[in-house]
Amino acid sequence: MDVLFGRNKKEQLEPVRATVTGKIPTWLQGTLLRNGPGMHTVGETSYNHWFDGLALLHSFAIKDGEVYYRSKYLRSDTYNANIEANRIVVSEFGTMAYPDPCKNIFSKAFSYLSHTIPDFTDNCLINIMKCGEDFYATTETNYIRKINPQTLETLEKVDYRKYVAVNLATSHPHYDEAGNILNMGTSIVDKGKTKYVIFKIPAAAPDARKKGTSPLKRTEVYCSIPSHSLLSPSYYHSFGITKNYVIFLEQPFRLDILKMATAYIRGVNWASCLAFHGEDKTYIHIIDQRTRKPVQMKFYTDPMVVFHHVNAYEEDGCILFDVVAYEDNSLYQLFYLANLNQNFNEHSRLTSFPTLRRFAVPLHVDKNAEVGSNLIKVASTTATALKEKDDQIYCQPELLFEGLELPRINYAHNGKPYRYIFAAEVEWSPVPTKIIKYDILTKSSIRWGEENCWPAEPLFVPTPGAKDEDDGVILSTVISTDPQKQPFLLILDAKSFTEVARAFVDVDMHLDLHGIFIPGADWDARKQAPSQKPRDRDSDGVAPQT
Ligand SMILES: CC1=C(/C=C/C(C)=C/C=C/C(C)=C/C=O)C(C)(C)CCC1
Ligand SMILES: [Fe+2]
Repeated sequence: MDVLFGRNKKEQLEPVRATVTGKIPTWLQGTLLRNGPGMHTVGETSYNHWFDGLALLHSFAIKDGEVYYRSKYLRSDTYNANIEANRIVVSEFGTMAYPDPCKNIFSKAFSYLSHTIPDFTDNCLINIMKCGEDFYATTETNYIRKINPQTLETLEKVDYRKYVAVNLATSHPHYDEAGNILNMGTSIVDKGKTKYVIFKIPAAAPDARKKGTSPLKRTEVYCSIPSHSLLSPSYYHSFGITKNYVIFLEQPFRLDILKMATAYIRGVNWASCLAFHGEDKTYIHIIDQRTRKPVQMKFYTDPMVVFHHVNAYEEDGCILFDVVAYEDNSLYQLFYLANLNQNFNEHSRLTSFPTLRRFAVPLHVDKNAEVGSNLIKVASTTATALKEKDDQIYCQPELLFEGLELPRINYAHNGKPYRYIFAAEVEWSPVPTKIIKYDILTKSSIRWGEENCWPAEPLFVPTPGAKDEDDGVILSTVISTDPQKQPFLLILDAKSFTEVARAFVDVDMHLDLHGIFIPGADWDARKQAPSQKPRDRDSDGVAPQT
C-alpha cells in the first residue's frame, strides 16, 4: 500500500499527452484540477499522517478529444522550508516538527509561548477554490495559496486573517450562481470569545479589472455563532446551504485549545488535541441568510462526526439536509501512515462506518404542538424532529445508505431539490474501490469498479444545455496497485455509469483528495510553458463545477 500512500510521488512538470481509449465528447473542454498529498518523506524525516503530505497539484487539460496531464508540488513556504532544510521543519496535522530556532520561517512561527494559537502551515493540500478569476489551493488553516491553474505554479500566500478574523477555515466553500463564495471558519479566543464565522467573498469587485484588486478585500462577515465552549470549539470539515439558510453542525468532535497551546512544548501533534466526546450532543445551527442571524429554535441530534455535507434544500416548511456521518472520529485515526502501510487490510478496517443520513429540521414550530410530537410532515422522509419540554427539538435522521464517502452532486442543484449523489464506495477500509451513483428517490445505486483500481472522488460535469440532473459525465482519476497498469482519467456517462473514455498517462500519479473542473476551451495545454502568466480571460461569472 506504500504505492498508494507513503511513497513520494514525482512531479510531471511538462504536460504529457495521454493515450485515449473510447471517445471523449467534443463538448467536454476544460481542465480538471485536483489536489492531494504527494510527499511524505523529506530527507531522513517522515510524516506520520497521510493528511500531512506536501500538496501535489495535478491537472488534466481536455481539448478536442485530447488530454494533457501535468503535476507540480505546491511551492508553499512549508515546502520550501522543508526542502531547504532537507527535513520536515513545519508541523502538520499529525506531525509536530522542531525547526532550527535560528531560522524564522513564518512571521510568528516560534513564539508558541506568547501566542495561544501558533502559526499554522500553508501546505494547502485539500482542495481548490475559485475566487473571482483566481484559483487557490486550500487547507483548513488560515492560509490559502494562489495558484496558476494552467501551469500549476504557486503564487501569493494569502492569510485569511487579513480579511476576516479566523484561525481555521474550511476547504469546502459554497458558491452561488454568480460565483460568490460562502465559507466558514473558527475564530479562537479572540477578544475573549471563540466563535464560528460565516463569511462571504464576492466573485469579483466592481473594480476587479484594475490590477491587483482581489475579491478577498471585499470579504464580509455574514454571521458569527458563539461556540458552546470558549476553549474547545468543534472541528468541522464542511457545512451545508439551502437557498435561504446555512446549516452548521457543532459536533462533539472538538479541538482543545489549551492542549494546542502547549502541544509544541509537550512534543505532541495537532491531531492529539482533537477529541470526540461521545457523551455530548451535536447542535444543529440554522442561519437565515436573509436576516444573517441564527433561527431562534434550538435543534440537536445524537453525537456523531461529519466530514462531508452532501446537499441541503427546503421543502414544505422544512430544511432537509444530507450528510455522511460516523459514530466517532476513528476515520482520522486510520490515516496514520503506520496503519496504512503495513498489513493494510488488518489495520485499516473502519471501526465506524460512513453512513448517508438525511435530517429534517422544521422552520416553523407551532407553539401549541405537544411535547413528544413529530414536527416533520414531509412525506418524502422518515426523519423526525421531536418537540421536547424545554423548547429544544431533537432530530433523528433517516438512514439512506451505508458505505460511501467523498460525495459530489450536480452543483447546479446545490441548495436545491436533487436526486443523485456521486461518491466513492467504501467497504470497511478508508480508501474507495468503486464509484457509486446513489438515487435518493428510488434508493437504488449503480457503480463502476475494476480490479486493483482505486478511483478518486468523482466529479460531475453537465452536458451543455443539460435537462436532466444526470445529463453529463463523471470524471475520476484512477490509480492502480497493479504495476503493469498505468493511471488514468476515467470518463463515465453519468446516467448509465458506462465508460465513455479513459485517458492513460505514464506518470507517478498520487491518490488525491478534492478538486474542480474549470470549463473552457481557451487554454492550450500543450503550448503553455510552465513559467508563463495566465492569459486574461473574460469574466463570465460562471461558477466552477465544484
Ligand atoms: C494543520 C492543522 C489542521 C489540519 C487539518 C487537516 C489537514 C485536515 C484534513 C482533513 C481531510 C483531508 C479530511 C478529509 O475528509 C487542523 C486540525 C485544522 C488545526 C491544526 C493545524
Ligand atoms: Fe473533504
